[in-house]
Amino acid sequence: MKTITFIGNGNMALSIAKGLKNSYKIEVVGRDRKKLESFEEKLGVHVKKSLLDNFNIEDKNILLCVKPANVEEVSKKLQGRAEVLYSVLAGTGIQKLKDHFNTSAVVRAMPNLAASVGKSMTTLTGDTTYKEEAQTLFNSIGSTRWLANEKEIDIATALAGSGPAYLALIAESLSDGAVKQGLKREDAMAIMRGLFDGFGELIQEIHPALLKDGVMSPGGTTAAGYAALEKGNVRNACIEAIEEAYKKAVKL
Ligand SMILES: NC(=O)C1=CN([C@@H]2O[C@H](COP(=O)(O)OP(=O)(O)OC[C@H]3O[C@@H](n4cnc5c(N)ncnc54)[C@H](OP(=O)(O)O)[C@@H]3O)[C@@H](O)[C@H]2O)C=CC1
Ligand SMILES: O=C(O)[C@@H]1CCC=N1
Repeated sequence: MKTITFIGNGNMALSIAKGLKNSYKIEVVGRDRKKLESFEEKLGVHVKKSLLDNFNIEDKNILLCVKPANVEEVSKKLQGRAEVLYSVLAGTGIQKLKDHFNTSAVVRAMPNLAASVGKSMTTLTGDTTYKEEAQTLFNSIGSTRWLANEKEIDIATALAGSGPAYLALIAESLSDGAVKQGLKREDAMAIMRGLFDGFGELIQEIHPALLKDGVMSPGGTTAAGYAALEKGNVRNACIEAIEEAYKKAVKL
Protein backbone atom coordinates (compact mmCIF):
# COMPACT_ATOMS: atom_id res chain seq x y z
CA MET A 1 0.00 0.00 0.00
CA LYS A 2 1.25 3.49 -0.86
CA THR A 3 1.80 5.97 1.99
CA ILE A 4 0.28 9.47 2.04
CA THR A 5 1.79 11.94 4.49
CA PHE A 6 -0.68 14.51 5.82
CA ILE A 7 0.78 17.77 7.10
CA GLY A 8 -1.93 19.16 9.37
CA ASN A 9 -4.44 17.19 11.43
CA GLY A 10 -7.56 19.40 11.29
CA ASN A 11 -11.07 18.94 9.86
CA MET A 12 -10.07 18.54 6.24
CA ALA A 13 -7.16 16.20 6.94
CA LEU A 14 -9.43 13.95 8.99
CA SER A 15 -12.23 13.99 6.39
CA ILE A 16 -9.82 13.03 3.60
CA ALA A 17 -8.03 10.43 5.73
CA LYS A 18 -11.40 8.77 6.45
CA GLY A 19 -11.87 8.28 2.72
CA LEU A 20 -8.28 7.11 2.08
CA LYS A 21 -7.71 4.83 5.05
CA ASN A 22 -8.70 1.61 3.26
CA SER A 23 -6.53 2.17 0.20
CA TYR A 24 -3.49 4.07 1.53
CA LYS A 25 -1.21 3.92 4.59
CA ILE A 26 -1.70 7.16 6.51
CA GLU A 27 1.09 9.18 8.09
CA VAL A 28 0.21 12.43 9.87
CA VAL A 29 2.46 15.32 10.86
CA GLY A 30 1.35 18.01 13.31
CA ARG A 31 2.55 20.31 16.05
CA ASP A 32 0.68 18.76 18.99
CA ARG A 33 1.12 15.12 19.99
CA LYS A 34 -2.26 14.97 21.75
CA LYS A 35 -4.05 16.16 18.60
CA LEU A 36 -2.16 13.55 16.56
CA GLU A 37 -3.34 10.84 18.95
CA SER A 38 -6.91 12.14 18.79
CA PHE A 39 -6.68 12.12 14.95
CA GLU A 40 -5.67 8.43 15.05
CA GLU A 41 -8.45 7.61 17.51
CA LYS A 42 -11.11 9.32 15.36
CA LEU A 43 -9.80 7.59 12.24
CA GLY A 44 -9.88 4.18 13.89
CA VAL A 45 -6.81 2.78 12.11
CA HIS A 46 -3.10 2.79 12.92
CA VAL A 47 -1.43 6.00 11.77
CA LYS A 48 2.28 6.88 11.78
CA LYS A 49 2.45 10.12 13.81
CA SER A 50 5.27 12.69 13.76
CA LEU A 51 5.89 16.17 15.05
CA LEU A 52 6.47 18.94 12.54
CA ASP A 53 9.84 20.21 13.81
CA ASN A 54 12.59 19.03 11.40
CA PHE A 55 10.27 16.50 9.75
CA ASN A 56 11.96 15.00 6.68
CA ILE A 57 9.72 14.97 3.58
CA GLU A 58 12.34 13.32 1.32
CA ASP A 59 10.66 11.40 -1.55
CA LYS A 60 7.28 11.51 0.21
CA ASN A 61 3.81 12.10 -1.24
CA ILE A 62 2.67 15.03 0.88
CA LEU A 63 -0.93 16.12 1.39
CA LEU A 64 -0.76 19.66 2.78
CA CYS A 65 -3.80 20.41 4.98
CA VAL A 66 -2.96 23.54 6.97
CA LYS A 67 -4.45 27.02 6.61
CA PRO A 68 -3.16 29.31 3.85
CA ALA A 69 -1.73 31.65 6.52
CA ASN A 70 0.44 28.81 7.93
CA VAL A 71 2.52 28.22 4.77
CA GLU A 72 5.58 30.26 5.81
CA GLU A 73 5.78 28.88 9.35
CA VAL A 74 5.13 25.24 8.42
CA SER A 75 7.49 25.15 5.45
CA LYS A 76 10.43 26.40 7.56
CA LYS A 77 10.11 23.37 9.83
CA LEU A 78 10.55 20.75 7.09
CA GLN A 79 13.67 19.10 5.65
CA GLY A 80 14.30 17.20 2.42
CA ARG A 81 12.61 17.25 -0.99
CA ALA A 82 9.17 15.74 -1.50
CA GLU A 83 8.30 13.71 -4.58
CA VAL A 84 4.98 15.51 -4.93
CA LEU A 85 3.02 17.99 -2.84
CA TYR A 86 -0.77 17.89 -3.04
CA SER A 87 -2.19 21.05 -1.50
CA VAL A 88 -5.81 21.55 -0.45
CA LEU A 89 -5.17 25.16 0.59
CA ALA A 90 -7.79 27.57 -0.73
CA GLY A 91 -6.41 30.28 -2.99
CA THR A 92 -2.75 29.38 -2.42
CA GLY A 93 -1.05 29.41 -5.82
CA ILE A 94 1.35 26.82 -7.19
CA GLN A 95 4.17 29.39 -7.43
CA LYS A 96 3.82 30.30 -3.75
CA LEU A 97 3.85 26.61 -2.79
CA LYS A 98 6.98 26.04 -4.92
CA ASP A 99 8.65 29.09 -3.36
CA HIS A 100 8.17 27.69 0.14
CA PHE A 101 8.22 23.89 -0.18
CA ASN A 102 11.05 21.83 -1.61
CA THR A 103 9.20 19.45 -3.94
CA SER A 104 9.58 18.02 -7.43
CA ALA A 105 5.90 18.57 -8.31
CA VAL A 106 2.83 20.42 -7.06
CA VAL A 107 -0.83 19.58 -7.60
CA ARG A 108 -3.57 21.76 -6.14
CA ALA A 109 -6.71 19.95 -5.00
CA MET A 110 -9.96 21.43 -3.76
CA PRO A 111 -12.02 18.77 -1.98
CA ASN A 112 -15.00 19.41 0.25
CA LEU A 113 -16.30 18.20 3.58
CA ALA A 114 -18.18 15.31 1.93
CA ALA A 115 -14.79 13.59 1.75
CA SER A 116 -15.64 12.13 5.16
CA VAL A 117 -18.52 10.18 3.59
CA GLY A 118 -16.64 9.32 0.38
CA LYS A 119 -18.53 11.91 -1.67
CA SER A 120 -16.20 14.86 -2.07
CA MET A 121 -16.39 16.78 -5.32
CA THR A 122 -12.68 17.47 -5.74
CA THR A 123 -11.20 19.71 -8.41
CA LEU A 124 -7.54 19.39 -9.38
CA THR A 125 -4.94 21.35 -11.32
CA GLY A 126 -1.16 21.53 -11.56
CA ASP A 127 1.69 19.30 -12.74
CA THR A 128 0.11 17.08 -15.40
CA THR A 129 2.74 14.35 -14.80
CA TYR A 130 0.78 13.62 -11.63
CA LYS A 131 -2.69 14.01 -13.16
CA GLU A 132 -3.54 10.29 -13.10
CA GLU A 133 -2.02 9.74 -9.67
CA ALA A 134 -3.92 12.72 -8.27
CA GLN A 135 -7.17 11.46 -9.78
CA THR A 136 -6.63 7.99 -8.30
CA LEU A 137 -5.83 9.48 -4.89
CA PHE A 138 -8.81 11.83 -4.73
CA ASN A 139 -11.21 9.38 -6.40
CA SER A 140 -10.86 7.43 -3.14
CA ILE A 141 -12.84 10.19 -1.43
CA GLY A 142 -15.45 10.87 -4.12
CA SER A 143 -15.27 12.20 -7.66
CA THR A 144 -12.70 14.45 -9.34
CA ARG A 145 -12.44 16.91 -12.18
CA TRP A 146 -9.11 18.12 -13.57
CA LEU A 147 -9.25 21.83 -14.43
CA ALA A 148 -7.20 23.77 -16.96
CA ASN A 149 -5.70 26.40 -14.68
CA GLU A 150 -5.57 28.02 -11.24
CA LYS A 151 -8.26 30.61 -11.99
CA GLU A 152 -10.68 27.75 -12.55
CA ILE A 153 -9.78 26.00 -9.30
CA ASP A 154 -10.31 29.27 -7.40
CA ILE A 155 -13.80 29.52 -8.92
CA ALA A 156 -14.43 25.84 -8.15
CA THR A 157 -13.35 26.53 -4.55
CA ALA A 158 -16.19 29.03 -4.29
CA LEU A 159 -18.64 26.51 -5.77
CA ALA A 160 -17.82 23.07 -4.33
CA GLY A 161 -15.25 23.78 -1.58
CA SER A 162 -17.46 26.29 0.20
CA GLY A 163 -20.70 24.85 -1.21
CA PRO A 164 -21.57 22.55 1.72
CA ALA A 165 -21.82 25.63 3.96
CA TYR A 166 -24.22 27.36 1.54
CA LEU A 167 -26.41 24.28 1.26
CA ALA A 168 -26.35 23.92 5.05
CA LEU A 169 -27.77 27.46 5.29
CA ILE A 170 -30.58 26.51 2.90
CA ALA A 171 -31.18 23.24 4.80
CA GLU A 172 -31.34 24.98 8.17
CA SER A 173 -33.51 27.85 7.01
CA LEU A 174 -36.04 25.62 5.23
CA SER A 175 -36.32 23.52 8.41
CA ASP A 176 -36.75 26.69 10.47
CA GLY A 177 -39.55 27.73 8.12
CA ALA A 178 -41.34 24.44 8.70
CA VAL A 179 -40.92 24.79 12.48
CA LYS A 180 -42.30 28.34 12.22
CA GLN A 181 -45.45 26.91 10.62
CA GLY A 182 -45.79 24.41 13.48
CA LEU A 183 -43.88 21.26 12.50
CA LYS A 184 -41.90 19.60 15.33
CA ARG A 185 -38.14 20.24 15.05
CA GLU A 186 -37.20 16.55 14.82
CA ASP A 187 -39.80 15.97 12.11
CA ALA A 188 -38.59 19.03 10.19
CA MET A 189 -34.97 17.82 10.37
CA ALA A 190 -35.84 14.27 9.27
CA ILE A 191 -37.91 15.56 6.35
CA MET A 192 -35.20 18.05 5.30
CA ARG A 193 -32.60 15.23 5.30
CA GLY A 194 -34.85 13.04 3.17
CA LEU A 195 -35.38 15.95 0.79
CA PHE A 196 -31.62 16.45 0.29
CA ASP A 197 -31.08 12.71 -0.15
CA GLY A 198 -33.60 12.45 -3.00
CA PHE A 199 -32.59 15.78 -4.52
CA GLY A 200 -28.93 14.68 -4.56
CA GLU A 201 -29.86 11.87 -6.93
CA LEU A 202 -32.34 13.82 -9.04
CA ILE A 203 -29.92 16.64 -9.81
CA GLN A 204 -27.48 14.10 -11.33
CA GLU A 205 -30.05 13.30 -14.00
CA ILE A 206 -32.15 16.43 -14.57
CA HIS A 207 -31.25 20.03 -15.45
CA PRO A 208 -32.20 22.32 -12.49
CA ALA A 209 -34.64 24.38 -14.59
CA LEU A 210 -36.48 21.25 -15.79
CA LEU A 211 -36.52 19.82 -12.29
CA LYS A 212 -38.21 23.03 -11.09
CA ASP A 213 -40.73 22.90 -13.95
CA GLY A 214 -41.52 19.29 -13.03
CA VAL A 215 -42.38 20.22 -9.45
CA MET A 216 -44.29 23.46 -10.03
CA SER A 217 -48.05 22.99 -10.63
CA PRO A 218 -50.03 25.95 -12.07
CA GLY A 219 -51.27 28.07 -9.17
CA GLY A 220 -49.87 25.57 -6.68
CA THR A 221 -47.78 25.51 -3.51
CA THR A 222 -44.38 25.42 -5.25
CA ALA A 223 -45.17 28.49 -7.36
CA ALA A 224 -46.14 30.35 -4.18
CA GLY A 225 -42.98 29.31 -2.31
CA TYR A 226 -40.73 29.86 -5.34
CA ALA A 227 -42.04 33.40 -5.81
CA ALA A 228 -41.09 34.14 -2.18
CA LEU A 229 -37.52 32.93 -2.86
CA GLU A 230 -37.27 35.18 -5.93
CA LYS A 231 -38.67 38.11 -3.92
CA GLY A 232 -35.94 37.43 -1.34
CA ASN A 233 -33.37 37.62 -4.15
CA VAL A 234 -32.01 34.16 -3.39
CA ARG A 235 -30.84 33.66 -7.00
CA ASN A 236 -28.82 36.86 -6.97
CA ALA A 237 -27.50 36.13 -3.47
CA CYS A 238 -26.15 32.78 -4.74
CA ILE A 239 -24.46 34.43 -7.73
CA GLU A 240 -22.90 37.02 -5.43
CA ALA A 241 -21.83 34.33 -2.93
CA ILE A 242 -19.73 32.67 -5.66
CA GLU A 243 -18.31 36.05 -6.73
CA GLU A 244 -17.32 37.03 -3.18
CA ALA A 245 -15.85 33.60 -2.36
CA TYR A 246 -13.84 33.60 -5.61
CA LYS A 247 -12.54 37.13 -4.92
CA LYS A 248 -11.53 35.99 -1.43
CA ALA A 249 -9.70 32.93 -2.83
CA VAL A 250 -7.68 35.21 -5.10
CA LYS A 251 -6.74 37.40 -2.11
CA LEU A 252 -5.71 34.56 0.25
N1 LIG B 1 -12.90 22.82 5.81
C1 LIG B 1 -13.26 22.65 4.55
O1 LIG B 1 -14.42 22.35 4.20
C2 LIG B 1 -12.22 22.78 3.48
C3 LIG B 1 -10.95 23.24 3.75
N2 LIG B 1 -10.02 23.34 2.77
C4 LIG B 1 -8.67 23.80 3.09
O2 LIG B 1 -8.14 22.90 4.04
C5 LIG B 1 -7.16 23.56 4.83
C6 LIG B 1 -7.36 23.17 6.28
O3 LIG B 1 -8.65 23.56 6.69
P1 LIG B 1 -9.36 22.88 7.92
O4 LIG B 1 -8.92 21.46 8.04
O5 LIG B 1 -10.80 23.20 7.80
O6 LIG B 1 -8.72 23.73 9.13
P2 LIG B 1 -8.41 23.28 10.61
O7 LIG B 1 -8.30 24.52 11.40
O8 LIG B 1 -9.37 22.23 11.06
O9 LIG B 1 -6.97 22.61 10.52
C7 LIG B 1 -5.81 23.36 10.31
C8 LIG B 1 -4.59 22.54 10.63
O10 LIG B 1 -3.45 23.39 10.49
C9 LIG B 1 -2.65 23.28 11.66
N3 LIG B 1 -1.97 24.54 11.95
C10 LIG B 1 -2.55 25.74 12.17
N4 LIG B 1 -1.62 26.66 12.42
C11 LIG B 1 -0.42 26.03 12.36
C12 LIG B 1 0.92 26.44 12.53
N5 LIG B 1 1.20 27.71 12.78
N6 LIG B 1 1.88 25.52 12.43
C13 LIG B 1 1.57 24.23 12.15
N7 LIG B 1 0.32 23.77 11.97
C14 LIG B 1 -0.65 24.66 12.08
C15 LIG B 1 -3.62 22.96 12.77
O11 LIG B 1 -2.89 22.42 13.84
P3 LIG B 1 -3.52 22.24 15.31
O12 LIG B 1 -4.50 21.12 15.16
O13 LIG B 1 -2.34 21.91 16.14
O14 LIG B 1 -4.17 23.55 15.63
C16 LIG B 1 -4.55 21.98 12.06
O15 LIG B 1 -3.99 20.70 12.05
C17 LIG B 1 -7.33 25.06 4.58
O16 LIG B 1 -6.21 25.49 3.85
C18 LIG B 1 -8.60 25.17 3.74
O17 LIG B 1 -8.46 26.17 2.77
C19 LIG B 1 -10.28 22.92 1.51
C20 LIG B 1 -11.50 22.44 1.18
C21 LIG B 1 -12.60 22.38 2.10
O1 LIG C 1 -13.55 28.56 3.85
C1 LIG C 1 -12.48 28.22 3.37
O2 LIG C 1 -11.60 29.06 3.16
C2 LIG C 1 -12.24 26.78 3.01
C3 LIG C 1 -11.98 26.60 1.56
C4 LIG C 1 -13.12 25.84 1.00
C5 LIG C 1 -13.89 25.50 2.16
N1 LIG C 1 -13.39 26.00 3.23
